Amino acid sequence: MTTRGFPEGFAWGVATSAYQIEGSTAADGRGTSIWDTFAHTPGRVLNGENGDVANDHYTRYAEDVALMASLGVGAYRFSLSWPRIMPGGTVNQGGLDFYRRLADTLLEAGITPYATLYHWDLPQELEDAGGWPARDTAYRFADYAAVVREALGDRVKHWFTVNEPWCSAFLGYASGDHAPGLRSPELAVRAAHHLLLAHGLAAPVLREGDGLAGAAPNLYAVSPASDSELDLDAARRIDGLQNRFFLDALLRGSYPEDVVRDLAPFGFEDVVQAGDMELIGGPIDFLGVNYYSRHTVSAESDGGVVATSPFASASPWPGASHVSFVHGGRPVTDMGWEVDPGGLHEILTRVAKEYPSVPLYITENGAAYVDTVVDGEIDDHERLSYIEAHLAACHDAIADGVPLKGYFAWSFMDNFEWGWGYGKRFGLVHVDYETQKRTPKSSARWYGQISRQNGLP
Ligand SMILES: OC[C@@H]1[C@@H](O)[C@H](O)[C@@H](O)c2nc(CNc3ccccc3)cn21
Repeated sequence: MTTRGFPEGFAWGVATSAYQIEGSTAADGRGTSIWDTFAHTPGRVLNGENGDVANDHYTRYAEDVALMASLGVGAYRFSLSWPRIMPGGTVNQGGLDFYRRLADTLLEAGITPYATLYHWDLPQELEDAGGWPARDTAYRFADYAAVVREALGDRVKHWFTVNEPWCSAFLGYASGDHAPGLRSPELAVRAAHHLLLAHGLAAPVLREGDGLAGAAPNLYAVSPASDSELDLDAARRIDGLQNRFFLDALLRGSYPEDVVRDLAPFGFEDVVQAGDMELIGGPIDFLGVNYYSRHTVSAESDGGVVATSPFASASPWPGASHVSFVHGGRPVTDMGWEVDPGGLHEILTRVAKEYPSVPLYITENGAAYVDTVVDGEIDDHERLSYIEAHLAACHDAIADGVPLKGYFAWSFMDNFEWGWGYGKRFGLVHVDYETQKRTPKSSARWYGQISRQNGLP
């Protein structure tokens, strides 16, 4: 029974990424990624865990697609492993064949594939040549996009260029909590621009013919801890670095002046070349929004810092010193992230109101909670409630005029949670890593029903 229906054709999906689920990191010609290197470096991932096996999805993909279909979801957002497709810069048909098989299996099951080209697993040889701080990497990404479009464009029509450029740039090159684990704000600001340039170069390639493309930034609602001038400015700086830097570039083709000013001490102005912003702000068919929580920001420098990994180290916020993240008094997930569905409504209506009109997808939303298996069942009522509340926020946003076209729950199944390893579980489906047994949690069955009825009770 649906009392809160969603628009006809709304895409109900689940999401994953290559390094987090595939395993088989040396199979069929796959090359090394920066996450293979990072995860095998002692002290980088909790308990020394890595993605060598992960969910063994590379061999179990047909079983996983069948499970997706049995649940009733209609769309699947996954990522392509660049080092599987172009190891050492050469096209690897063995890697492409896997994604051809995956896409064919999805289509046969009535599930629409949405492919992300970059979800953090840069080929190691490109990192060795300078990584995202090096402008050339953006051009190598455009070459990769042309290979992918040629090989998979007959099967995949919906593309996301880059997942969360903020994370790749600032966690990878400023805080060092993510691969490649560097701690240089100067490198981070260069990486941020080149990840967006990569998007700008690749999007026209992916949009050729009947291709549809966008990017998938992670956006947060941001509030000052108080109405003091210092807290208001701290919130401005974090909102600028986290949200406006990416939204302005992608949707207006320019960077916000205040953020450019804040980043000037790190050499940011030297990075942007003539023509870059026209490419970055070029036409897209939709924008993905990854939303999880709200930041409540204080100017005091001794407040709590949002833990981006168990080894949170240097700040991922160049230009935002003396800023702390404080809890706003809301319930938190197992990641310590505040549960705030109102923040999702806030972000969606803000993007719809303040930026040129573009269709939106929630490309990631979900929650980690500690799951308990009782007689083979997992009653993950907290995760179900989190998703229900955020879907209600989506429904309200649509009623307020937001052109929201779909929602992808993060994640289809438990997986490798980056610096946290396998201990943080976001899946609608439980994975026993000893046996690789998949068990739908109560949230999976509930979400599949919502998908089939295209609405909330
Ligand atoms: O952490 C859950 C997921 C993660 O598994 C996805 O691969 C990634 O796209 C993703 N992004 C966020 C939001 N941003 C974030 C902040 C700090 C650390 C990691 C991610 C959450 N998630």
